[in-house]
Amino acid sequence: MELKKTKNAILPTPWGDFKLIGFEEKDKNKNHIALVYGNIDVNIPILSRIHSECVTGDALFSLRCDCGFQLKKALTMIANEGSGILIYHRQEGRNIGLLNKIQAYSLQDKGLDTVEANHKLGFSADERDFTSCIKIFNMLRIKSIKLLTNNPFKIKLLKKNGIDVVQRISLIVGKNSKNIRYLNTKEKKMGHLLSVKK
Ligand SMILES: Nc1nc2c(ncn2[C@@H]2O[C@H](COP(=O)(O)OP(=O)(O)OP(=O)(O)O)[C@@H](O)[C@H]2O)c(=O)[nH]1
Ligand SMILES: [Zn+2]
Repeated sequence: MELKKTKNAILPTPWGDFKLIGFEEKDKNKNHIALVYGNIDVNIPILSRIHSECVTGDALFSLRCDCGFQLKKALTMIANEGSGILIYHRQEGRNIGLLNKIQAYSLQDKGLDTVEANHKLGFSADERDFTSCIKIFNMLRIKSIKLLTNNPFKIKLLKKNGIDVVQRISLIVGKNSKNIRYLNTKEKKMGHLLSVKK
């Protein structure tokens, strides 16, 4: 997969000014964004987050998931750290796309859980491919990271692909009555570490 980097631009946020870098997957007509804060010293582990696109949670204030809360918290933590990176990984709905995610939500409204709904639509529970994220780390010469995540699969995958995850930092935030079932399913069926604080 060929990944092309754009020029940098400044993204001012309530937490400070991030450097915005776009990446284009030429063959798939897909793009991703990296938000970089401060000066990255590649000789020390970088506070990092891979955040998968969730238009409903990140932009539309949905309480069905924890994404919007995690996004805010991650940007806050990175700014407080003084440096770090958030990769905004544009694989909406665990890569089934927004319209399929709405279908999956509709099935969940009828009683299926998030995994069963994906299966019913003919998808696996998680269709994401993190190759572009690994390439982004490589292109920015980031080899060693502290990863903000509750998903042990991400750590395994990054390690397998040469990124040294020296620490997992949990990102448990945004639990509410509307997403409790979803979070329980992520824990029970998808192996997310949601009961243990760091
Ligand atoms: N297909 C589908 N995707 C969902 C659903 N709810 C949230 N998502 C997507 O799930 C992705 C986020 O994945 P999560 O499981 O929250 O978290 P993760 O990235 O695996 O792990 P963390 O690093 O801990 O956040 C985003 O792309 C969301 O759009 C759902 O019910 N069905
Ligand atoms: Zn979400």
